[in-house]
Amino acid sequence: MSDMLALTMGDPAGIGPEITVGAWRALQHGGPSFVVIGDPGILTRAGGTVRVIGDVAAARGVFADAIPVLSQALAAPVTPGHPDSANAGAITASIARAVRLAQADEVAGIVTNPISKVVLRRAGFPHPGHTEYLGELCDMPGREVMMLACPHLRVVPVTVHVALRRALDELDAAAIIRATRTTHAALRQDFGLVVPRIAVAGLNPHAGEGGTMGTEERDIIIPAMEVLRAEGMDITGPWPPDTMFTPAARARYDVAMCMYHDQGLIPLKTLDMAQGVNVTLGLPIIRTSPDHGTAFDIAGHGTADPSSLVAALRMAAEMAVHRNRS
Ligand SMILES: NC(=O)C1=CN([C@@H]2O[C@H](COP(=O)(O)OP(=O)(O)OC[C@H]3O[C@@H](n4cnc5c(N)ncnc54)[C@H](O)[C@@H]3O)[C@@H](O)[C@H]2O)C=CC1
Ligand SMILES: NCC(=O)COP(=O)(O)O
Repeated sequence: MSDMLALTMGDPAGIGPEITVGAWRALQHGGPSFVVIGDPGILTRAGGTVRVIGDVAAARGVFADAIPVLSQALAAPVTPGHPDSANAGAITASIARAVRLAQADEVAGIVTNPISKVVLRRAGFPHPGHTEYLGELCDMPGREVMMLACPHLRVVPVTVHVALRRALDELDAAAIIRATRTTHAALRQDFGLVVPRIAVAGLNPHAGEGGTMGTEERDIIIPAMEVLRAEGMDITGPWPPDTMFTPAARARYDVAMCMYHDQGLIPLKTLDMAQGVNVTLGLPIIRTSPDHGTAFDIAGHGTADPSSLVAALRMAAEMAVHRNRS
């Protein structure tokens, strides 16, 4: 089994190229090792020492001296900070190629550089983000689950890349049960937690305050929790969302199931954006990414922090070890 990781190019006009070079400098002597699927010229322009290789097997002998690259040609020239939808095909092809390498066990997992959802959408890409695209590439659309993790917190949004109004309509007991079952299994298989402690957030202020500030806790969340508890899970809540992320509260759980995207991602990114990692759970392959986006506002300035990408590479490697053991 390979321990090499595949790193996708992300949007080449974002900070992906420079954080890739920064991550390689941080890891070239200690690993984990990775092979980039992208345009070699963009990495060279970002200051990287690059070697184009023909297959993953060649990457091992290269990584200490240069960034190994499986070349993926771009359709249009790149100006940092100015994305071009003409490159959407190359960006998504890089993701699909990484997935195929993981499915063939040529790499232990994939790590994705940030993409811009709107840039891809303008080119007709039908998915809201990597998470949903990966579900489709792995032939299990709708079964993927997003988790963000940093050393102090893990959060799983039950509803993900949808408008807040639509998230409220989509939130039902089945969605909570599905996301929690996947999270529970993944924390055991990929993170080595034997009995994951799961905290469930309420939706409304004060978790509904006994039904006086909303009834979703009573009608949706508690019934879902009863099903999950009957399956043997260590599950508590629904907790008032405004106090469940304090240090004392966080010490009592391993993961917070959140009812919508920003309920979980705001506390996580505020606590530790540099070490935050985005993980897709429930897939047959391992996938992580930095928690941040393309950062077009600073692309090419040389100021982008590669820490989150380094953390994502390390987490993917650790997950692969756990998954092999289990
Ligand atoms: N996994 C992915 O592919 C993700 C993609 N995105 C996409 O990224 C695009 C931009 O999203 P934003 O909301 O602006 O978030 P963003 O994370 O790209 O940027 C937010 C702020 O943080 C700064 N920042 C981000 N990463 C940084 C780093 N490594 N070092 C230093 N500063 C950094 C940026 O300069 C900006 O001021 C959107 O199109 C969004 O869809 C956002 C999150 C994840
Ligand atoms: N806010 C998290 C995020 O946008 C992650 O998106 P993706 O990994 O699904 O592309």
